[in-house]
Amino acid sequence: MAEMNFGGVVEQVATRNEFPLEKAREVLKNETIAVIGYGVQGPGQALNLRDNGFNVIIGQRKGGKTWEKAIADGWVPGETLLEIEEAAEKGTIIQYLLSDAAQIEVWPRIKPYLTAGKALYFSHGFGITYKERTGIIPPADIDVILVAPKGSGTSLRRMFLEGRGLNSSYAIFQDATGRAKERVIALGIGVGSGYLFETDFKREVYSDLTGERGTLMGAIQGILQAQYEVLRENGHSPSEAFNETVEELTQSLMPLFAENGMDWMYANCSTTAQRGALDWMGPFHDATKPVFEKLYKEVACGNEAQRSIDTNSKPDYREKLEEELKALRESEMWRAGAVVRKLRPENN
Ligand SMILES: NC(=O)C1=CN([C@@H]2O[C@H](COP(=O)(O)OP(=O)(O)OC[C@H]3O[C@@H](n4cnc5c(N)ncnc54)[C@H](O)[C@@H]3O)[C@@H](O)[C@H]2O)C=CC1
Ligand SMILES: CC(=O)[C@](C)(O)C(=O)O
Ligand SMILES: [Mg+2]
Ligand SMILES: [Mg+2]
Repeated sequence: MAEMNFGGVVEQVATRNEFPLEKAREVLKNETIAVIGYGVQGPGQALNLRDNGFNVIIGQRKGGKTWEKAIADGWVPGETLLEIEEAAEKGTIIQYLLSDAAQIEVWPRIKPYLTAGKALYFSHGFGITYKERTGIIPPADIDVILVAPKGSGTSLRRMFLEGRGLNSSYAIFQDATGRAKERVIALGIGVGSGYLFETDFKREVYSDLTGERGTLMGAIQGILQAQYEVLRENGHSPSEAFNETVEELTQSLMPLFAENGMDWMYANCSTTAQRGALDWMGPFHDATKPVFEKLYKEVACGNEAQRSIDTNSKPDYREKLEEELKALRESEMWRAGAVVRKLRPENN
């Protein structure tokens, strides 16, 4: 563990320096890692583990698109690609990477295979933290651990292939074997994490649900849409509104503050822009903070989890989601965006 000072607060971080890949392989050399679910995190984590030399099998319901995708990725039916129950039986570590709603439904079929000494691994604190709602209550004689990559499974795989790592949180809910810590860090390194930040299941899920509903996904669309609409209502063309709202942000300014912080991005803009940004960040902060406060409360009381469980357990949830994504895709802002994206040199 390395001690690192984050803006004045000292935290413990696991790194590949004290826990290199060879050590992770040694720790897990007698384990069979069963990755249950092959949606977004499943492929990212399973392929990285396999390329890193671990013993991995996939548990996925037969038929359908994801089963075919697993075959295309080189998993062999009957050998490394199995039905969910069969994989859970063979695995000594069960990586439970079904969607959070599906984890609830499949739980009774997984539980019988969680025999003494095995490890149950999550990439989200959801199932355990909201156990009154999910019914996911693991037996006492297994390890229950978490590695939550802080990004999409798609990025986890891409960054691994680029020789980089995505940062992850890790947590231990239950240590029955005395090996939970070395198991969780070894798995975190194995799935392609760059650095591993210690947390617990509750803090992971509260921060994750807040982040994705907030600045990472919900708030960003809301605020971009609001500015786009105001520009359009005042006679600006779609291309002008899109360029000034989204394209410049993602192509020019976001990479600058990703690289070196907000002050540095500001310093690379005009003094006119800096004056305006410094004056207007306060009003935007004050207008949105109450929304974030309300959001956090909804997460902490379980309402957000319940909404997600209720909607995502419906048989037609995929079709309904697709309709809502289609509405976003077909909004004027994102239709304008599709045309603007085509103009990038890599796309024409
Ligand atoms: N999507 C992501 O990149 C991230 C996901 N997570 C967490 O990782 C876990 C997995 O999430 P995703 O990869 O997004 O899952 P997903 O929504 O892509 O679904 C994963 C798998 O669940 C299977 N599935 C769905 N319903 C089923 C059912 N009723 N019976 C059997 N199988 C079923 C699907 O076939 C698919 O293979 C979740 O806990 C999620 O919160 C954490 C970080 C990022
Ligand atoms: C990609 C990620 O970490 C999210 C946004 O929390 C999720 O997909 O649940
Ligand atoms: Mg997340
Ligand atoms: Mg999430």
